[in-house]
Amino acid sequence: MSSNTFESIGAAIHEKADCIYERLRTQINRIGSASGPNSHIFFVLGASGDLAKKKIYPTLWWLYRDGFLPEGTRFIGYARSQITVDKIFENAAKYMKVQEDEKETFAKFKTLNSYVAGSYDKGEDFERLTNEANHLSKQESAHRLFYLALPPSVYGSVSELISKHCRPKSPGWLRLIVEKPFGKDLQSSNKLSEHLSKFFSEEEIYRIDHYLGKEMVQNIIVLRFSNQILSRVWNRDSIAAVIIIFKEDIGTQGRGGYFDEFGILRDVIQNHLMQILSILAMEKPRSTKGEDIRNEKVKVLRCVAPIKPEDVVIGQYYGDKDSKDPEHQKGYLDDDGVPKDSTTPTYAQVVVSINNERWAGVPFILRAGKALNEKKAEIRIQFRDVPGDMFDDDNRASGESKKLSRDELVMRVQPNEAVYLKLNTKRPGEMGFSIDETELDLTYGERYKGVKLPDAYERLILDVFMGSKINFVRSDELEEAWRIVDPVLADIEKKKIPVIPYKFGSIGIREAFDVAAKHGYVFRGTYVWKDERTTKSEEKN
Ligand SMILES: NC(=O)C1=CN([C@@H]2O[C@H](COP(=O)(O)OP(=O)(O)OC[C@H]3O[C@@H](n4cnc5c(N)ncnc54)[C@H](OP(=O)(O)O)[C@@H]3O)[C@@H](O)[C@H]2O)C=CC1
Ligand SMILES: O=C1O[C@H](COP(=O)(O)O)[C@@H](O)[C@H](O)[C@H]1O
Repeated sequence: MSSNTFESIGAAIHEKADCIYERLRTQINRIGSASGPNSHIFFVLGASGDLAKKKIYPTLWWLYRDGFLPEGTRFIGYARSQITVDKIFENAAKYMKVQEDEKETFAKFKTLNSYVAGSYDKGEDFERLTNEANHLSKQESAHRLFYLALPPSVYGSVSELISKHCRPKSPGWLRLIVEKPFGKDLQSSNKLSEHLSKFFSEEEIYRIDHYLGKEMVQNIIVLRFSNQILSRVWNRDSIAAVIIIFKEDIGTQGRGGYFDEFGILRDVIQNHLMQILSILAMEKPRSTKGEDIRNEKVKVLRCVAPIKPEDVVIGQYYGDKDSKDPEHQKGYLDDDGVPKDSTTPTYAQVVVSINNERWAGVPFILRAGKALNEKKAEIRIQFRDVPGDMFDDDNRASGESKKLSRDELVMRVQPNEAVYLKLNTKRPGEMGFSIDETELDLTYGERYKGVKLPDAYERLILDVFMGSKINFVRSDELEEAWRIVDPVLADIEKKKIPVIPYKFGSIGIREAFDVAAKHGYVFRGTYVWKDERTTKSEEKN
């Protein structure tokens, strides 16, 4: 295809994206104008905190700037600290990335914000919050969205007080956005769900899992169910193994106090990776409606067998004393708030089996780790070996005695979103049938040049305004996800599973790769394990 053709496709895609944004804006504004100006109030509880400054305020600004919020939406921060809107904006400035030509719009956005200081357990403080909301919007029936950017320890009292003191008058609605972690295990999660259900209908609760807002995670449904070529092979007959990988090249970076109570299984696997698994493995939903999709996700999670201890590998990183980067020299135990004898895993791999007709016998390997050699999240669908490899002799003739490589479909969630299919082709220009492993490559940065991919939080907060629950976690999904990891968590707690040390910056843990191989996943990278398991590697996988 000529570069001109590519450019015109690019322009068409861009136009289409603009069109979609325009439609969204119209839709949003229709919601807004249906109930008049100043009809929505967005509350940030925990406005003084880390999530508020890094994600929530920047996201609200971007949505406002791009015209996605209903007209006249007001924003109220709430926390115990005696701070001001100026202080909140100063803290968030680094993340908001306001451009020179946006300054005027930004100033307008700021005037729509206010802040109330109060406790998390006193009714009168929440009364004051409501008074401020009524005063700002000049109508007691404005719709109210509450974002709980708070430690889980106060979810209980805060949610109760919101329900008792901050409900809008009819016809205004209330939506409560709850951040993870939703509990620490099945029991505490059920307790939290029970508590919330006393004060809110399921309709009102939005349990956020920001991975559901990522472009490539949302693309799984389209790839799976709009391509005959994929839907035909999406089963145990064709697929040998599935691996979902989450890697970070940073440690806990001062969040060790929080992390130590949870560990990587609760922080990433029970939620983000389990959500991806359920979308990858579910049956075709009846429609794209949120409830139909969530029904199928729960159904497949119900077929997941308890994870066996021998299919679990966990580890904890230690500092790389030879690294030039001072951050890499620090191990997990050096992080603030982490007890010196902590055995909390910062790396984990579990192998999940799904006992149903489509997937019996196919391992789903979920692997997550902090302080590794790169930041990456991806899904690899590995297809079965070609039966009766007739090319063997030809490969040998060209001096490359090896098995035919398996086909693999890779969805790279981040960074640099991509979908590529690894397959074998004839090595161009050579005589005979020598094989080249290559890719059909849909790298978004190349194919969709200039198309803006919104941040996950932008999509999800917008979903809440629109009342769409497709990308939020329902209580029964949550319960199933906890049921699956609960026995592993108990084994870890009882120290039944060894915690393997790994060096900051390494590719991972050898034992995890061995377990994956035992289950039939063929590692296709070129990394060779050395005697010292933790050698830093340039290898990518
Ligand atoms: N930070 C992040 O990147 C992410 C966070 N999350 C989740 O979002 C929620 C908020 O996280 P984050 O912003 O990091 O949390 P913070 O620790 O920054 O807490 C938010 C605010 O809550 C108040 N607070 C802190 N500790 C306590 C306490 N022990 N008791 C009562 N109030 C307290 C503080 O406000 P004040 O003292 O002013 O009242 C603080 O500013 C958590 O559930 C977290 O798991 C999820 C994904 C990523
Ligand atoms: O929820 C979490 O996710 C982040 C990683 O998010 P990403 O969008 O940057 O991939 C992780 O660092 C954090 O520990 C966890 O709580």
